[in-house]
Amino acid sequence: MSQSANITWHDHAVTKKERRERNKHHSYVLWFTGLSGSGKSTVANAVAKRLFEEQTNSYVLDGDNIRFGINKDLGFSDEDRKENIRRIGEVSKLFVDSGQVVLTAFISPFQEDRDRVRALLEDNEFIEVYIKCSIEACEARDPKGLYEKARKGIIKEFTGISSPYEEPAHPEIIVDTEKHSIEECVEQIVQYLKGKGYYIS
Ligand SMILES: Nc1ncnc2c1ncn2[C@@H]1O[C@H](COP(=O)(O)OS(=O)(=O)O)[C@@H](OP(=O)(O)O)[C@H]1O
Ligand SMILES: Nc1ncnc2c1ncn2[C@@H]1O[C@H](COP(=O)(O)OP(=O)(O)O)[C@@H](O)[C@H]1O
Repeated sequence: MSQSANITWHDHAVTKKERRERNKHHSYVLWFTGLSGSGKSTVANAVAKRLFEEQTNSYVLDGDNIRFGINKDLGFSDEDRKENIRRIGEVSKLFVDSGQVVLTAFISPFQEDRDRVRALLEDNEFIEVYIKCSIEACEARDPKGLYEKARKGIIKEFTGISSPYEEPAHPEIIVDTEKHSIEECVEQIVQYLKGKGYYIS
């Protein structure tokens, strides 16, 4: 429910359909979810590079451009994570409307929040990608040293340790970064996109 009264939705002079036709590709969200260190950013950026090389207009949303900017007022309580994902969902919808592919790399630990973003979009505009990696493997990687700090209690409410992570119930794609190389993970996603007609090169 909006807090603002007397607001009017403006239709755009250029439609989403026209933007897609100009771009020569569909616009949609590749929503990566998984534990910290599972490989969301690595795989999302590698897929974005591949799309860029294939003339697809895409953009990666991750902590760097969201938690340092639009969401810098939010922390890691369940409520703040929910609001984080809600705002990212709304921003993603704008990207889709602008005719671009958006790749989001957030833990997004709650099924309900991911489903709410799905519901904002049309059926063929949301692809949930579960970046699967066990907590043991993520902790062994510990690329930012955060698991060590979480185990020592220096970081509170850390996903997988002191805050929950709900595995996706119905993801379109499951990518296992323990079993497959980065290149294989990218190829799996590209093959999915090609198979479903998302990928036009
Ligand atoms: N308490 C706690 N729990 C989890 N993660 C933490 C925490 N504190 C800081 N970080 C760092 O913030 C990144 C997760 O932010 P997200 O916006 O993706 O989280 S969420 O979707 O709102 O749950 C996460 O980035 P990734 O490692 O890329 O997942 C961490 O680097
Ligand atoms: N198959 C793989 N896919 C993605 N990352 C991998 C893979 N194998 C090893 N890694 C490593 O795991 C780490 C994942 O870190 P990152 O992409 O920042 O994860 P996240 O964004 O989920 O926190 C990186 O150091 C990356 O090189």
